[in-house]
Amino acid sequence: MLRFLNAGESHGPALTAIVEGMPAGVPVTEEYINTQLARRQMGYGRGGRMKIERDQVEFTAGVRGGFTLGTPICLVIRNRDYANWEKTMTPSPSADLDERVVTRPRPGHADLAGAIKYNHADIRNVLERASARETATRVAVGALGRRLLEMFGIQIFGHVVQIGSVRAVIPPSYEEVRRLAAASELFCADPEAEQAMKTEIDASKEAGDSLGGIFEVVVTNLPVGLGSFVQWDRKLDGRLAQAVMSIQAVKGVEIGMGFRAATLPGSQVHDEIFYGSGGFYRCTNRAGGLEGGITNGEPLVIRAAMKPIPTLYKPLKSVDLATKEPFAASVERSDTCAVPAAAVVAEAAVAFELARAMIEKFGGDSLAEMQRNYEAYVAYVRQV
Ligand SMILES: Cc1cc2nc3c(=O)[nH]c(=O)nc-3n(C[C@H](O)[C@H](O)[C@H](O)COP(=O)(O)O)c2cc1C
Ligand SMILES: C=C(O[C@@H]1CC(C(=O)O)=C[C@@H](OP(=O)(O)O)[C@H]1O)C(=O)O
Repeated sequence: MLRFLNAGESHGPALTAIVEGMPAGVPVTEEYINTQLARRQMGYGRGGRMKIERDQVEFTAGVRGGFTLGTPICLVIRNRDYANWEKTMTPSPSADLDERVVTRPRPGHADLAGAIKYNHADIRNVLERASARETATRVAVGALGRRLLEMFGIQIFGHVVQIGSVRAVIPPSYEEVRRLAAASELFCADPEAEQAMKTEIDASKEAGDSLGGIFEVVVTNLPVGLGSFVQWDRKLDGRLAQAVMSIQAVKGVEIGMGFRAATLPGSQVHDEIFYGSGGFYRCTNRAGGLEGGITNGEPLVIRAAMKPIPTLYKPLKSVDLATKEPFAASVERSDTCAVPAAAVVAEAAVAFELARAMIEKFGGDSLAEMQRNYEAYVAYVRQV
């Protein structure tokens, strides 16, 4: 089974991930992963931290000569900002609570609930790990999944649909969406909306506020039959929703038509089935490529809502953990909007989950074995 764990504090020395269950023989380089890491660092509206970091991965196990070995893969990404935080991150064990200790919980972050749960007097012990800095490793791990999917012609891309009140008009062809989003600073396929989004981000920053939005991930060329209806935890829609919902600040996930399906009659929601020389086909994809927790051969379409960033320059009311006095928070730095970055993280999360589903379906300790199984299955599907 493909799985991963990651570790690392936002301002610690490094982030680490261990991936197990990747077949042997998948061609992958650090450069390939670095391209994805760089995409996560792009986007308009991010704060000072992204000017410091230049995320680069280092393989310390599991990859040799440009190919996976079938053994656990260890990935390391160093935090450049650690140099500025070393003192804060390595306090003397005997130190009393001093001014470097964080006691002011931010509404909307893990600060208060995390400090209570883990019995921490210093909120830094919570925020370091709750931070979305961790998503750098998720993108690295997801890039391994993406590479495996590429070996089967499966393509994955994300794009920003909405930021704050500005909604993009999305072109009908996925190829066009992909092309326009790739050329956009905000990964948005509507150049006019992109301008308005930037203006809204600027205004939000000016006002000391923050913005959320909606992004979409699309996956094309998936085979029919990934996931299963037979058990709740094997349903691919549920697994993908968990993967995307676990991204910091994501508050809603939809597949295909999503919430809108609840407002329409069945005749306007379900995708009718046809049969031609190429086999079974649909003329619509309102289901977003999944029926009964199984891929149905149509493009997978998954959308998520991200709430606005919790750390605000405009102070929100909160209460000091130590003194119980109310205060209005002051902030040194924060992102104003991170929806484009979250879209890249979601691509990675979806890629990893789909790579898991592919390995489950086609098995194999090596890519060659997996490809043989895949070809045999595709031949079977063709003659159904
Ligand atoms: C790419 C990305 C960047 C983020 N940047 C910030 C940030 O600069 N400041 C902040 O307070 N929250 C930021 N967040 C959101 C918090 O990490 C998130 O709201 C927090 O961990 C609480 O989790 P929850 O919102 O899922 O409840 C970011 C999230 C993502 C995905
Ligand atoms: C470091 C990243 O995102 C961080 C996520 C984050 C948060 O609270 O989630 C807070 C900010 O960190 P800092 O407090 O160091 O400025 C973001 O920059 C990253 O995406 O690599």
